Amino acid sequence: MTNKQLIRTLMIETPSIPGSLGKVATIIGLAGGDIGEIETIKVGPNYTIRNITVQVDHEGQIEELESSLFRLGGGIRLHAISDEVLHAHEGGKIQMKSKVALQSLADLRRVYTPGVANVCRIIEQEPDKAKIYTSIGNSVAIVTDGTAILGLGDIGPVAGMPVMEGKAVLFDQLAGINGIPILLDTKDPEEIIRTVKHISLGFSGILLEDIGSPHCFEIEERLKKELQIPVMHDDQHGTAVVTLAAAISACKSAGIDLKKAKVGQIGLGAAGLAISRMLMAYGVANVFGIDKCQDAKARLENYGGRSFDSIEALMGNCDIIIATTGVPELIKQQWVRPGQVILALSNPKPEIEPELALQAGAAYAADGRSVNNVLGFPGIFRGVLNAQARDITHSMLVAAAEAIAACTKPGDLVPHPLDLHVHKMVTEAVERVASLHEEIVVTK
Ligand SMILES: NC(=O)c1ccc[n+]([C@@H]2O[C@H](COP(=O)([O-])OP(=O)(O)OC[C@H]3O[C@@H](n4cnc5c(N)ncnc54)[C@H](O)[C@@H]3O)[C@@H](O)[C@H]2O)c1
Ligand SMILES: O=C(O)C[C@H](O)C(=O)O
Ligand SMILES: [Mg+2]
Repeated sequence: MTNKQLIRTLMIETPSIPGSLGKVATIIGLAGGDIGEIETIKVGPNYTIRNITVQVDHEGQIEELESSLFRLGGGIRLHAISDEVLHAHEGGKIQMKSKVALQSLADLRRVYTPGVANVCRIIEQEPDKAKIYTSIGNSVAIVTDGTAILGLGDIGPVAGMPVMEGKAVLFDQLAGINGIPILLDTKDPEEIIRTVKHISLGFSGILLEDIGSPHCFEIEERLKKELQIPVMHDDQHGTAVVTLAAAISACKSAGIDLKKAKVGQIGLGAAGLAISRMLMAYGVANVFGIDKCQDAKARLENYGGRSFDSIEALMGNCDIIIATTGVPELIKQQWVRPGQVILALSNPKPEIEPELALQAGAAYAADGRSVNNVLGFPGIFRGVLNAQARDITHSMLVAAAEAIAACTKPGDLVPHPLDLHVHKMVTEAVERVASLHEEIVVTK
């Protein structure tokens, strides 16, 4: 079984004869498709029309389905095939909308000239009031240079916009934050830093997204130092938080002490290095890593990890394997050690399908769709915005990871990404640490 990425909706008519829908399901299964949602569109006198969502690996399977359904006959008819994913992206996924009514001249004068001038003066005299009288206090810039869009590589910021809009949707729906995509037409770290600093006035936080390594390290480090608002590179720390949570849960279920476990990290780029650093800072004594690039291995060694030269040897040595290379099917089934925990986190396709890892004897396995930074970044930013914190600290990230682990059902690695309770728990955990930190700063 592979990671089915193509999603199509088939509009199918079946006669009102028991077993008709079953025949359709069998045809879909024989073509290697997975059935998702089934929606009834119309119930006629002697027929039903349904939209059936099907996930497949490639277009050829859809063509096969089309001809098999045609051959089936007996009143079963395929009316249409649509690409719901593309459809959902038409016109973009986000929009800027006004919160106030604009129906009368009084409205116009209140929200715009001349009323607005007094608000400007207030903010001029007390800049902090911008948090009260503008949307700045609830807005986070989602900044990319397009150099590491998912595992698709350097496809440019415009091609990466659907991902940035996706992050904005998650910010909005999971944490009530305005996430504004900012696409940068430069890969030069100095220019990126300068540009982000110049646009930072309109935001209360900066989420760096899909900026490749190694330039992402300097960019984040410098922006954290030079800006007075929270900055976080999602692919580094959002991912590290959720991975730590998954590792905590896996060890709890398997009865292993995480701190004594041997962890093998495959791919030491933005995500991989941050995951390794997070685990070491959490107290995991044995973190090993591999990367095709020598500099990446040297960076791990600088932080106290040890590097390997072969993935097979690394996997033979470790209890927990985490992969963030962007390379699908990199991990062979025969390398999986019985009882191992395998987190193959690359998107859109993992290094090994969880089903294959489990078949090969892994005790727990997950991919980047479930162990995903969506569980971390919305609540982390909600927490720091609520606390008006100026920074996102390591203790806040650990608190976020522990909150995610605490919300995970026994036997699972992470909670459901759309469980709003989890995002609330992450928010509260981060806010708690942020206010503790504020108290320390005040009493110093
Ligand atoms: N699940 C999640 O939440 C999540 C979060 C962040 C990143 N990711 C995924 O992780 C992957 C990497 O993202 P990133 O931002 O770290 O990118 P990156 O480009 O910074 O890092 C990738 C690293 O993998 C190394 N690599 C590539 N091929 C390799 C191979 N065959 N053997 C060993 N090392 C190899 C590269 O040298 C590089 O250091 C992407 O697919 C991304 O989708 C997932
Ligand atoms: O975008 C995601 O789904 C997670 C992560 O940020 C990634 O780059 O893969
Ligand atoms: Mg990303």
